[in-house]
Amino acid sequence: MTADDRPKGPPSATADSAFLKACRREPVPHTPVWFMRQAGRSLPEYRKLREGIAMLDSCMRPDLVTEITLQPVRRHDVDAAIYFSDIVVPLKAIGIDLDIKPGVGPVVAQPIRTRADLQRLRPLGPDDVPYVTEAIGMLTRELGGTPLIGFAGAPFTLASYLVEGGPSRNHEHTKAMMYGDPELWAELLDRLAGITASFLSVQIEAGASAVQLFDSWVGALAPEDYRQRVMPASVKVFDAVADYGVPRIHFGVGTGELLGLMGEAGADVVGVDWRVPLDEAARRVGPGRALQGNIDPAVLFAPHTAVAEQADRVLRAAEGLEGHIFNLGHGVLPDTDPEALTRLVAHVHERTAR
Ligand SMILES: Cc1c2[nH]c(c1CCC(=O)O)Cc1[nH]c(c(CCC(=O)O)c1C)Cc1[nH]c(c(CCC(=O)O)c1C)Cc1[nH]c(c(C)c1CCC(=O)O)C2
Repeated sequence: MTADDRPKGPPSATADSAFLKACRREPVPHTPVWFMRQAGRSLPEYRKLREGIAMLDSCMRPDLVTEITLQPVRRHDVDAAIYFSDIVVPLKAIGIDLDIKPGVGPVVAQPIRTRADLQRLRPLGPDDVPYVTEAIGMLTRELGGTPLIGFAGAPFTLASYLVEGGPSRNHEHTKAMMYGDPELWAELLDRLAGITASFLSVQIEAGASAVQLFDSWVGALAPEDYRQRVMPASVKVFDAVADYGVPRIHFGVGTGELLGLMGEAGADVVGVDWRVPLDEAARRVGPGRALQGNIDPAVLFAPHTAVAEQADRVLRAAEGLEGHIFNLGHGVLPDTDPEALTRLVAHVHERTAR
């Protein structure tokens, strides 16, 4: 078979998975479950593998990426894998001098603050990230029918790291640019949208069967500012990958007031943190989109009976939804007992088996 007659889209076992069905709002055999940050420090097998290897170095090694991505799938029986990487990997790939400091997060050597600084944000192509294509090829072979979710950071969240130079509570420099020099801000976001769109396209072309855009810190914005100053860039990202036909998930934290707009930006699935019950989130998002979420990650530190109770509360709120993917309201906290996650997956599968 030549490349041209190969069937388009994921193989049928993957296409028929509960996860992709829920994304498409089709009936499912059980509610699919995966966890943001399911790979990582909560797993002893991850900590062992990462010993002595810097985070960003591990992201550039297809053998490690493949093994780390598979670890939570083997252990927890989750319904999807998420590609092991980080939101700053495409920025590193185009030559931005940055590092991920343990216990801190991404730190940028020279923050982007002026028009001249923008020149450092050149477009990204597949040749900048050969390890992504290689790792995803290996992964899709290993995963069989389990779908692989690709991901990228959204323009606002990436801009925040670049402009602040690192993690920030108040996003002062970012907002100073957004309000003080709207033209420079718009150009920064537009460049980041191009980089993000290319990075997602590379992942989809290599075999990712869904993508998630993480706009983790966008909840810091009022709806009108989001609509005018950020949403156009996120729309550009979603539009750029629309023709692939893979589900597009859009997630942020503290986004209760933004959920409708985040759906409108072009998402097929809207991720919801734990602050808004899913039935209320569905009213805010409107029809035609699935929802993902939303148990509080800190609940996993309570005994299993309490975790199960909270999971049931999420499932009850999700009863009337067109499509529901069970997840946490944000990433797995590093000190979470992995056994609690395994039991939660089993509980949701059992409760929702149809
Ligand atoms: C904001 C953000 C980042 N990175 C990411 C986001 C968006 C998701 C979110 O809101 O949580 C995305 C991300 N980063 C990582 C993944 C792995 C895939 C998965 O979900 O399993 C994903 C999806 C690996 C990682 N990314 C990082 C780790 C920890 C580093 C390590 O294990 O040494 C992992 C496993 C580092 C990182 N990178 C970032 C932070 C805040 C940190 C944590 C710093 C720390 O507490 O040490 C930036």
